[in-house]
Amino acid sequence: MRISVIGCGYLGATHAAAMAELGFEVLGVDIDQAKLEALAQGSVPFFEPGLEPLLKTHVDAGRLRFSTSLAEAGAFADVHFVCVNTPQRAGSQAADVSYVDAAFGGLAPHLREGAVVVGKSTVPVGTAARLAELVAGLAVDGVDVAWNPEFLREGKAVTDTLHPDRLVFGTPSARVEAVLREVYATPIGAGTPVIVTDLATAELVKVSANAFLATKISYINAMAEVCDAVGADVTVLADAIGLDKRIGRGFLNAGLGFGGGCLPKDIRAFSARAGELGVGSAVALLREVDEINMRQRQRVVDMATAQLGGSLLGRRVAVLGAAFKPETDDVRDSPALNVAAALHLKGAQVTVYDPVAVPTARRMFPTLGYASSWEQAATGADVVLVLTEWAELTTLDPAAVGAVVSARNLVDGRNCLDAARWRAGGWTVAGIGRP
Ligand SMILES: NC(=O)c1ccc[n+]([C@@H]2O[C@H](COP(=O)([O-])OP(=O)(O)OC[C@H]3O[C@@H](n4cnc5c(N)ncnc54)[C@H](O)[C@@H]3O)[C@@H](O)[C@H]2O)c1
Ligand SMILES: O=c1ccn([C@@H]2O[C@H](COP(=O)(O)OP(=O)(O)O[C@H]3O[C@H](CO)[C@@H](O)[C@H](O)[C@H]3O)[C@@H](O)[C@H]2O)c(=O)[nH]1
Repeated sequence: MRISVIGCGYLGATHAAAMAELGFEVLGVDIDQAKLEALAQGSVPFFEPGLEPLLKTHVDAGRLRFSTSLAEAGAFADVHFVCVNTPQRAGSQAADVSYVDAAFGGLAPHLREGAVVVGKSTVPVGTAARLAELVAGLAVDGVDVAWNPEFLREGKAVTDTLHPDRLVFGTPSARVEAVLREVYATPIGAGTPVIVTDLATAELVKVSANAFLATKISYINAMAEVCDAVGADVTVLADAIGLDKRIGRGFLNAGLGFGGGCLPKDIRAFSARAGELGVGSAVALLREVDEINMRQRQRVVDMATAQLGGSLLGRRVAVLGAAFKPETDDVRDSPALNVAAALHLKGAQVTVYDPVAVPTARRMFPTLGYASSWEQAATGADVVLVLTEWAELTTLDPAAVGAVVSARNLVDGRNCLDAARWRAGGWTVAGIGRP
């Protein structure tokens, strides 16, 4: 069996390398020539731990190739995974599905009889059925569309792809289910549970899982706001409620909230789609989840402002962390950068440091200052904000940082530092939901 992967970004590049690792011959297709050139040389054009060695092994072995041609993909493969982007539509909460439409529509005329086109992108429910009709109108007979949503996390993409918690197959027939079982024979053999269902349920599993994760984060951030009102500690509260097996401790870290290329846009797209379906009120809570989340960013800006006596004009601010979470250089909807930009707009001289995300951050916010080390960013700072919990930042020595700053003001935007230790070092520390 030969496989093509259409769209070679964070998801697609990982999926292509993982499919080669599972033993298939793989062709990756993208419209971004520069990205393809890097991938074809075994180089990953973004930071994802463990991906580059995997990719390089299979590129060097000739099992994994890249192309810009959907015609080549159609002629080459039996199974095609579509991994193109579905960003938030400009000026709207809804998802932009134009890239998915272009990929399915462009591939369909080139498909061989018996081919299966498997959507992995996160889409509004109903998209797969619409695309199945589109493909049926453009392709030879005997071609099918399936949906196999992806649950990988950036920073853990390789492990999550090769060892997923579960596989979800939205399939129109037993034939397509058998094809997907053959593709994933290795993880299934290792015990990965498989849920076989219809297209709409498969699409919904993905968005409802992300909506649930987002809700958990906003719930704990709401509790953090209450903790702040009474001087209670949200981290202790999270540990205590998390010990209840029905609740679980995962995704209960209060702080700056969720960002990235998935949770924010996915809950908005889900709300928009539910509205179109006439069931908007069923997911009305997601609007509140979004609002609580965005409020945390403003709370952190307010904390830094308060530490400097109410005005940021001309003050020097060190922002440590730019990626939306550690172990990635992804800055899409990054809470850290959002805060940095807001402080800059209030007149502060902001210098940002991140262990890997400075180049991606600079592309998105070219007007901010950037540093190549935490020391450089913190030198002369009136306040230091730790906004992404990279190990390099959570293990900072309060005395070492104290030696270079102008004033010992600290905002711990991820509740990732030992506040008592920093206070003992003469620092004024503000955290989210912590006394
Ligand atoms: N990033 C993740 O962790 C993750 C995890 C699960 C699901 N998803 C979903 O997967 C999809 C892709 O996300 P991503 O983060 O990889 O996006 P991305 O922007 O990193 O990658 C998308 C790629 O698709 C390419 N592309 C666009 N149109 C194309 C076309 N017509 N033909 C060929 N290539 C095309 C782009 O050039 C880009 O390289 C989204 O729907 C996202 O919600 C992402
Ligand atoms: O307790 C927590 C856990 C996470 N976050 C934040 O939530 C965001 C998202 O984190 P995470 O879910 O780990 O990152 P993603 O790589 O965006 O992964 C999510 O989005 C992907 C794309 O849809 C899905 O495949 C994954 O299952 C889903 O976890 C980040 O900004 C984190 O800082 C918190 O604030 N508190």
